[in-house]
Amino acid sequence: MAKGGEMLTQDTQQDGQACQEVVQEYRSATEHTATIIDGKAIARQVQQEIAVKVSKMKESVGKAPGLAVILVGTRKDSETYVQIKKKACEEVGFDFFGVKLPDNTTQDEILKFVKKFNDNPAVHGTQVQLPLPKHISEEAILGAVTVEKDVDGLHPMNVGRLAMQGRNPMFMSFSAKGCIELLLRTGVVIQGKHAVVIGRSNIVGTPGALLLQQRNATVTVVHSKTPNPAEVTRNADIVIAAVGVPELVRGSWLKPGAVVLDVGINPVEDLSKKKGY
Ligand SMILES: NC(=O)C1=CN([C@@H]2O[C@H](COP(=O)(O)OP(=O)(O)OC[C@H]3O[C@@H](n4cnc5c(N)ncnc54)[C@H](OP(=O)(O)O)[C@@H]3O)[C@@H](O)[C@H]2O)C=CC1
Ligand SMILES: Nc1nc(=O)c2c([nH]1)NC[C@@H]1CN(c3ccc(C(=O)N[C@@H](CCC(=O)O)C(=O)O)cc3)C=[N+]21
Repeated sequence: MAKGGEMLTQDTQQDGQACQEVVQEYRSATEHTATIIDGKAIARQVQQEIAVKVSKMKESVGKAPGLAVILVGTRKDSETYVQIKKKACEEVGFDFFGVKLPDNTTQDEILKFVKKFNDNPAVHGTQVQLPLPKHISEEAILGAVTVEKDVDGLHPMNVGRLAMQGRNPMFMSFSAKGCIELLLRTGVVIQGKHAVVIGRSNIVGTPGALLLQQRNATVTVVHSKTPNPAEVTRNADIVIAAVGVPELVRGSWLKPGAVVLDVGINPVEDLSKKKGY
């Protein structure tokens, strides 16, 4: 984590660890104590809890939850993420339905698969892997996933419910929910704290900010047009960095004692690593 006396956050994902690290008790650029939270261990714990529930469900109703994932195109990172989801499903006992379509698939063709999964009672959640090829309307595709199967929480109805007081969404972004879970399972108090979320995407930043607000944090969202991101972030007790820019958040951006979650997955060249990044 610490390089040349500075704590970095956006590069903590270079090994591809999702929402993996929390750093606490940062004291100064030269002298500091940081507690790193083992996100992978927490993820394993959550998976074990889900596996127990799934096995009980199979015993009682003879069915398991089913996840469908639609992948369009050949992006390496997207293929990796779909593989990770497939493996995770196997590990917890979910049924997995994967569809892989070529880059030049038409929007109507993708919609047919979305509808097929909407109508399939063995599928309880459908994800359309993003980004989609340029000729496809993301809005049209995401809006076609029935709200009851919108496991990514990207349907406007679920986003709207998340944003409104007292309206429970059926699903919400798992990346944003994962951040809250990491904070809760680490014993971090959210209520009354000042949280800064860097990034405002539909998938992480915006739902992350809404969830922190729901848990009574005072939330500031920093984005690419924020003129003084370092100054704003320095006021934060909790920082969630969800930006596609490596090494954006520097040690000097952080208040001593701040809790930092890094959601970004941004490869940074490192020839000492086996993968080269
Ligand atoms: N671990 C996980 O589960 C997930 C990880 N990710 C990773 O998280 C990162 C962000 O992904 P995603 O949210 O989809 O990305 P987007 O590109 O959709 O959004 C990035 C956000 O960061 C903001 N931003 C960009 N540059 C700066 C800057 N210099 N200063 C402040 N804010 C900036 C953008 O601002 P503006 O709105 O003004 O353009 C935007 O809101 C990526 O590395 C991605 O790979 C993504 C999804 C899930
Ligand atoms: N419809 C849709 N929903 C998404 O949620 C979505 C998406 N599209 N498109 C892309 C982003 C990115 N994202 C990741 C989630 C987990 C890991 C993850 O678990 N990564 C592994 C390692 C990955 C690697 O080896 O590179 C880990 O942290 O252990 C990565 C990336 C979800 N996204």
